[in-house]
Amino acid sequence: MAAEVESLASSVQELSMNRNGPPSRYLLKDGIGLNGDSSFPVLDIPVIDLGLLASSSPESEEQLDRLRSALSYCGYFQAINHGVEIYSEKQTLDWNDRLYLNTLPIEIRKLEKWPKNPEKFSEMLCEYTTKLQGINEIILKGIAKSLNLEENCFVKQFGKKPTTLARFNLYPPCPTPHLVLAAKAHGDASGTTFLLQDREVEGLQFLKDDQWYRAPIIPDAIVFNVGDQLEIMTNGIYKSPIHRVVTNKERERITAAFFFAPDPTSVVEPAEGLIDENRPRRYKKIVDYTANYFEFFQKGMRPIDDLKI
Ligand SMILES: O=C(O)CCC(=O)C(=O)O
Ligand SMILES: [Fe+2]
Repeated sequence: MAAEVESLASSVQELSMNRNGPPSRYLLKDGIGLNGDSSFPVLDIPVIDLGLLASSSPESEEQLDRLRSALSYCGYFQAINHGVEIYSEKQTLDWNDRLYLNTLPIEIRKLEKWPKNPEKFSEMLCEYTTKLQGINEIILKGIAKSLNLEENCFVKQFGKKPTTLARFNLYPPCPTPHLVLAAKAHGDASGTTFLLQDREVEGLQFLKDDQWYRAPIIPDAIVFNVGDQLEIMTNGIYKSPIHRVVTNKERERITAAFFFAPDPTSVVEPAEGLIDENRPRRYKKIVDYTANYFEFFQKGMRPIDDLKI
């Protein structure tokens, strides 16, 4: 027991040095039903050219069609040509160490607590957030247009002070990948999520029609996915996909996720233009969706299910 309590206080990186494998609090009861990551088929993940999407060229329409069909089909895509330079108690625990940093709004940044090494970390993170913020706006407008809505309708729902949370995920190698998940299945509480995948090590999987699929690595692409709050805003037309991360026996994996969410004081609800007699309102209004997210998550539930009408 003492050893177990002690092990919970360690970082996963430290635990990964132990040859006996992860402590019991990391072990899934039934494993995840695989003998290695490669037993899942590779996902045919749509690719969208953001440069073209934002342009006024004729190709922008084609990208808009792709966006519409990607989001109707699955709720995620890989964004290319985005113009952002990529730098280089009871619950079963996830095999990862995480660093969370609020990057927007600017006044909630705690710069003094951000890592000092590498030296340019804070500068790069601020710059990166600003660039993604621009891309987020392009995508939100594209999504509105893809649903024949006024282009600012989702940007407006994000409110005056939308938030951005950066989460850095370190997934050390795990000696028993069939028993441990690096991140359990979840939908993101965000409005929108941008993920910089590890350049070499796969691990992310999406659930589609009751089957798990591996998300392939496309160098320099950013994985975008719809979060729960955008599912609400689109009245369920675009769904927040369930995803998880599997562990890897040999290799460490590092990713960075950026969660863009509406101002916690803004009302989030299905856009008026997406409600009619054929498609009634499917979700109740909500303010500060993320506030109860982890409470629900720990009970194996999703707050979005509680909002369904
Ligand atoms: O690291 C990954 O591949 C995905 C991480 C993720 O889903 C999350 O942080 O919400
Ligand atoms: Fe996620």
